[in-house]
Amino acid sequence: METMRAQELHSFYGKSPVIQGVSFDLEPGEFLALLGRNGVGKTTLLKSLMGLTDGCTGGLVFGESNLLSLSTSQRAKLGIAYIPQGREIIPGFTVRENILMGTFARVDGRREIPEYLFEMFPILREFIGRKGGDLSGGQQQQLAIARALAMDPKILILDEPTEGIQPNIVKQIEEAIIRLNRERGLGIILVEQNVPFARRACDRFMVLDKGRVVVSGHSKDLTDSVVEKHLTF
Ligand SMILES: Nc1ncnc2c1ncn2[C@@H]1O[C@H](COP(=O)(O)OP(=O)(O)OP(=O)(O)O)[C@@H](O)[C@H]1O
Repeated sequence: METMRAQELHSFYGKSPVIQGVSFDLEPGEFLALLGRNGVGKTTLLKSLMGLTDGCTGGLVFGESNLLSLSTSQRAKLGIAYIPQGREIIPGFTVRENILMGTFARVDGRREIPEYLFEMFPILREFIGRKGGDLSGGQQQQLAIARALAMDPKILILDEPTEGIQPNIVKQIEEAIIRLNRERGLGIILVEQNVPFARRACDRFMVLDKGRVVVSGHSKDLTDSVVEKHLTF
């Protein structure tokens, strides 16, 4: 099992450095929550891990692999799955086709859908033949998570997975993320606005401000005063 290690990571759109020297370790099976006010660079940091910004300097390794020298799809094949904000499923593909797309990043060539995905999100079994675009927002997010899991990743990177989703599905998605971490041993990097959920779910957290880490620690260190100082508006 591999550790992901970022060292003094800088990341750019054009010439502007949005991420300005971020370092962290994600041990195998660890849950890291990434917090911060709007516009501080959380999404940009996640994109940097996948090679989706204009450029990145510093160090970023996963086990023995230097991620900065690899393309996005090569990173995915190492077992790093990314679920962007806004759940980009393919609306004209069925639920089955959307999930199967995830299997194309599998290195073992298997193209079947793991059964546990349907146990986690039973609605996807029920709607297996429906077009992704006909699902509700929350169901589409479940589909996006299922598609990422179909590649059998080691790390799941999620960008505000419950934003704008109906409350009854939020709970299911939160529980699924916790179970993936605790029962299936997936490493998780989660951008989250919901502090109580982050506290409950994460092993460690980092708060970003203007592209830098301003506080980090274990979940118990995510105190009300940290929230007050760095996360309230
Ligand atoms: N594609 C882009 N090109 C240029 N600048 C960008 C791009 N995307 C984001 N930025 C800028 O980078 C900074 C960080 O944005 P980012 O989306 O990473 O923040 P965030 O913390 O994820 O915010 P939010 O919580 O609003 O999603 C902002 O100043 C934003 O304007």
